Amino acid sequence: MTSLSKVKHVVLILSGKGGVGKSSVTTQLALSLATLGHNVGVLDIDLTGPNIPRMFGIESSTVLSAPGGWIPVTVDGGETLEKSGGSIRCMSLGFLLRDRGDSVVWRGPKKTAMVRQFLTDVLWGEMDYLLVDTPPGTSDEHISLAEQLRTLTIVDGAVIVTTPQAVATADVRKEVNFCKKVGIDILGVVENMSGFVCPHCAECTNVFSSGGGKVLAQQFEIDFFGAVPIDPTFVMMIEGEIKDEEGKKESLLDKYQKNALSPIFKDIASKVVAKTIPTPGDG
Ligand SMILES: Nc1ncnc2c1ncn2[C@@H]1O[C@H](COP(=O)(O)OP(=O)(O)OP(=O)(O)O)[C@@H](O)[C@H]1O
Ligand code: SF4
Repeated sequence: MTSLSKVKHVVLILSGKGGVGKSSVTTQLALSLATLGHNVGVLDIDLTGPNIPRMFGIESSTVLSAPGGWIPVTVDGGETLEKSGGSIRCMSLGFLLRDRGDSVVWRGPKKTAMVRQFLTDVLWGEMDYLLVDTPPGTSDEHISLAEQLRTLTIVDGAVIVTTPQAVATADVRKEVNFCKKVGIDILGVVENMSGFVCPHCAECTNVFSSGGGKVLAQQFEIDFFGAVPIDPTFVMMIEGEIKDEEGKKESLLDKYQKNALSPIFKDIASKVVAKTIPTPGDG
C-alpha cells in the first residue's frame, strides 16, 4: 500500500510558463472542491518557488513526522468547511525550509529524490482529490515527475493554466504536447488574468488580448474550463488579513466565500469533478 492508495483522484496543475497563476489556480480550485464537500490534498512540488503555504495562510505551520511519513498541514476551514463537510490538507517544501526566503537551487538527482519522497512519504489518508502544483515548464524534470507519478498511482489528468498573451499560450502549446508525450490526459484549460475587474464598479476590462485559452482549447480539441479575471480582492484574500465585525481574524475559507472569483472557480471545480473518472464508493 502506498501513501497515495486512498487518494481517489490525482490532478496535476501545469503551466508552460512561470507566473501565470498556477499556484493561485491550485489554491482556488482546492478551496472550491472543499466547499463542494470534498476532502482535498494539495502537494506543492514547485521546489524553486513553493508558494502554496503562503496562499493558504499556513506558512508558519510545522510538518510533523509520524512512523511511515509526514503528516500534511490542515488548512483552517472556519465555518465554511464545517457546513460543507470538506477539508484541505497541504504538503509543501516551503514547510521544510528553515528560512522561508530560501530559494531551492537543488538540481538533478537531489531534486528527483526530494520529489519522490514527497510523492511516497506523505500520509494523505482518505482523500477525494490530490492537486499537484508542479514547477512551470516541460523539462526532463517534468518527464521524470510524470513517470514517477504514474508508477505510484493513476493520474486522472492535468489542468493547464495559461494567460491571454500570445507568448504564454505558445508556451502552453508545449505543455499540451508534453501531456500527449507522457500519456497524461488534459482535463481542461483555464485562462487566468483574463481582463481586470475594476474595484470601484466591477466592470471587467481586457488589459491584454483575451480568448487565447479558448482558441488553444478549440485547436487541440480540449475543454475550456473558464476565464479568470485579475481581481484585486483575490490579492487581498491571499495577502491581507480581514477581520470580522468582532475583530476576529477570518479563516481563509470564510474570506474565499466573499471573494468575487469564487463563483468562477466553483464552476471550474464542477467541471473537474465531471471530468474525473468515477470510482466505486464515489458519492
Ligand atoms: N486572477 C488573479 N487576480 C489577481 N491576482 C492574481 C490572479 N492570479 C494570480 N495572481 C497573482 O499573481 C502572482 C503570481 O501568481 P502565482 O504565484 O499563482 O503564479 P505561478 O504561475 O504559480 O508562479 P510560479 O511560476 O512562481 O510558480 C501572485 O502574486 C498572485 O497573487
Ligand atoms: S471601470 Fe469605471 S469605475 Fe473603474 S476605473 Fe474605469 S471608469 Fe472608473
